[in-house]
Amino acid sequence: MSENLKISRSQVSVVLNKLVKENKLVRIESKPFCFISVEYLKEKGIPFKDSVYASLDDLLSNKEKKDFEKLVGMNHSLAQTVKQCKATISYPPNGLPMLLYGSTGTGKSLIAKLTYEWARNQGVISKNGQFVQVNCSEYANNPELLTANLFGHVKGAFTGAEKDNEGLIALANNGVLFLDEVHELKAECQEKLFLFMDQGIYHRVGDNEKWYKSNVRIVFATTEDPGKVLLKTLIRRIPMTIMIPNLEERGTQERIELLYYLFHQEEKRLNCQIKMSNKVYNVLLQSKMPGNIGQLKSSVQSCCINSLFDKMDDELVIHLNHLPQELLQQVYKSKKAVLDDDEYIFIDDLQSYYNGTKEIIQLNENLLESFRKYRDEHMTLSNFMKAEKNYVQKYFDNLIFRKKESSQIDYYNRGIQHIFDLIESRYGLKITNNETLAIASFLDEIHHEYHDLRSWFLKHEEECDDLYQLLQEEFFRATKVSLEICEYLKSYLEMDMYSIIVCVFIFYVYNDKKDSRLTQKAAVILAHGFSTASSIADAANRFLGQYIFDALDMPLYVDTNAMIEKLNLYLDHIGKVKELYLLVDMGSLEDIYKGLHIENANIGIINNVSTPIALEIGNGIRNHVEMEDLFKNTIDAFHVGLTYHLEKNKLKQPVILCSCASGLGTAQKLKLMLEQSFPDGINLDVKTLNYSELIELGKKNAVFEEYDVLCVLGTLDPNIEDIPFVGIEDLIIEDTFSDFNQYFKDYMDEDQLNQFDKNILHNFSLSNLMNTLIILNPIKLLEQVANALDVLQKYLQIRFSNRTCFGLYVHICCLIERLVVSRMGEYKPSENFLREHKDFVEYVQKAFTPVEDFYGVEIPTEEIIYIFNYVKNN
Ligand SMILES: Nc1ncnc2c1ncn2[C@@H]1O[C@H](COP(=O)(O)OP(=O)(O)OP(=O)(O)O)[C@@H](O)[C@H]1O
Repeated sequence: MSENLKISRSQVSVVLNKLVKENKLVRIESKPFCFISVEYLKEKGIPFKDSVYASLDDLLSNKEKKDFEKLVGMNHSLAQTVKQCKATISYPPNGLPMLLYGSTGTGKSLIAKLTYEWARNQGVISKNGQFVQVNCSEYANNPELLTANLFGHVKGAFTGAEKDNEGLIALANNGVLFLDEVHELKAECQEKLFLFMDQGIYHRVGDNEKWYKSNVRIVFATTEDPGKVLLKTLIRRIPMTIMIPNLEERGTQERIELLYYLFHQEEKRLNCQIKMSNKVYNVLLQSKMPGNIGQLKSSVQSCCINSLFDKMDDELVIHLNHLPQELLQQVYKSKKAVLDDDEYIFIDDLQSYYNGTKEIIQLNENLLESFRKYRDEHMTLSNFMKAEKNYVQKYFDNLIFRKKESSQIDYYNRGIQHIFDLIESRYGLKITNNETLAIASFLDEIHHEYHDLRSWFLKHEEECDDLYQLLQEEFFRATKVSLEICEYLKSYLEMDMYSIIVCVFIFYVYNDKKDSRLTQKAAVILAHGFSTASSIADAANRFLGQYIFDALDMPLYVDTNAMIEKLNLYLDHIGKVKELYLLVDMGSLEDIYKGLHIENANIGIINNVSTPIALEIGNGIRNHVEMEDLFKNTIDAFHVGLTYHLEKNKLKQPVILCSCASGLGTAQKLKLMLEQSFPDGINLDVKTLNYSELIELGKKNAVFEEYDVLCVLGTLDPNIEDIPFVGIEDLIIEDTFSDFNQYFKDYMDEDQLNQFDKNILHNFSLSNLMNTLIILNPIKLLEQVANALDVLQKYLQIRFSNRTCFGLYVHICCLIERLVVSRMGEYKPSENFLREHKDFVEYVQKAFTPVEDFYGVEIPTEEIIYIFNYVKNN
């Protein structure tokens, strides 16, 4: 609507809500809000009482919120509380006594009242049963009066008892008696209460003859630790103690919902719309409130009262100066800037804040979304991992950024410090203090959003499990570490670790750089004894500061076959590796090797493993020492009793695959050009493949079985899973050339890569010229032009990009041939250009003099202008 009217959303909101106040519209608060004209409802004969309804269904059934529906948090932080209250009050036959225990202002009285309303609405207690509330602290100095008020008294029982009084217990017959601040109940009164709780009978004060009966359900409440302040005999009679959480523990979203609820009450009461400055909103949202919801409520009311004096029209605008003193003081103490801002939040808009998808759910949604793309083959594994890692990293960064202060987070933080110390010593995985804080906040989010998280998980369980399965298969190490973290967290925090949470940790722990190196190499220690292998691996990983070794502990008396079986199981788990280092304590190395199910990998096995040997090998792995050298060095260093067995023949040879949609001929030319471009001493294999075959059979083509295909080079991307594609044009564009370069990093050093780059450019230009030049020898001409351009670059003191070089090579070579053939030279020199770019013209002429002399031509000024423009766009 705001778009159509070309006015802001908040202006529209003001007008619509004004019409609601004037009883011209009814507001439906489902998302998005909608407004229905009162006239229309009347015309259609739809009955309605209120001006605001939670949903259309509520309007049509004319439904008001009843009992627990009025409790903010009933489906979240208070879900368990509500469940316990319902079960206790309705426990057959007459309910059970219950004790609500929580700090001041947490909502104990409200919950007691709503429990009563619920029981009445459900028919658990009869319609005539009343809710009778007694605050015991009001009688702290006069316990006799409390006893008399509770149990009733007869006329003349004490001074001032001018007539009989039946007492509150009688009044609460068939209903609920709520005894607030029960720790103030004095011993004499308690005795009488015990008898009543046990047998349902009592005497009125002043009459010890007559017994009275009443059928009452009792709800107690206290702010003090029941174990410390209540008599054991009383505690024994209360089978259910229900903890009510502090405001701090209810999560941000619920606090926003409370703010909406409390302000909305004031809007109704004052019959006007309320908005508050962003600063006020933040103070109300973040300030410490020892008085909990009670304090939040009184703060909201104070704000409204204070701002009433400044009210100009139908709107109440709340600024920092309207806040109650104690909150303002917190703002000043925090030493942050306290200027108010002019961004406002309308109370109605708060709903979208707490109704919006919670961040942790959004994160999970994003993770599954990318997983689906990967599963439906719209994404490669590495891009999928990048995307997932990015989501998780952003989420955690955000948690650190929004760092909340809460005792719960402190508690988690302290606990997990210890867990991550353990993880560091086992896997060499370093987690910084900031990161543990983010993880603590993450656990806090899980705790607060537990109910939503749980229902989300149950809805997506199968997909989450599939995602987990994939990660377990592809990223064995990250999974192993994450599983261990989750195991510790589970036993420490008694939290359910759903598979999606394990996945979040896997993405968090997964380090593409470290893991890609590690996934290429696996190192495992296998030894007999309860934890011999684990101890050696732990010690070596710790000293090396990196997770290098896995460990397989074997029972003392098992033979080589059992060892092999366990190893194969492990190998199935770790997925593809290019090098496997096996450190064993005993057994025939030949036999072990023969039994292994592993293909396409170099395998090295060494015996008599000990911590120093593991350190030596681990250090070599870390520093990329070649496998054979590493084993030789280790034997040299340790001499005694060490032997090794090496199998190198199973490694696939690397190859570059040329395949062009334009035909095999182009692919063959490409192959030749590539081979000619390799610097001296580099003999990488280049193969060609028919494009249609490549598309049709994909990964099933024999070439993938036989070779390790580094990339496909061609004209059109055949989209082969996990195999990168490089387009021909990328070879001559400097930016993308570096992408191509990366596939050769393991085979060429930096100088060779630079040479390769130059050769590619030269050979591509040449191949283009071969097809274009008719008379001149392209090889010779290109060499001369390339030299001239080198000289020109020196004169100009700039370096041309590959693309500029390529363009100029081709253009100038063709120009020279044109000049040679036509020998026209009829160009008109441009005087202006000659004047303004005297230097440039001179440089070109000087650089190209050898070429001009050789072919007997003169490059015309117009062409120099062309070169000038070309270089200008370099
Ligand atoms: N979950 C909630 N949703 C809506 N309003 C709430 C909620 N919890 C508390 N309130 C409101 O906050 C105020 C304080 O709550 P209440 O008096 O029930 O707390 P209490 O724990 O009984 O406090 P005290 O121990 O000081 O008596 C009340 O006005 C109550 O209506």
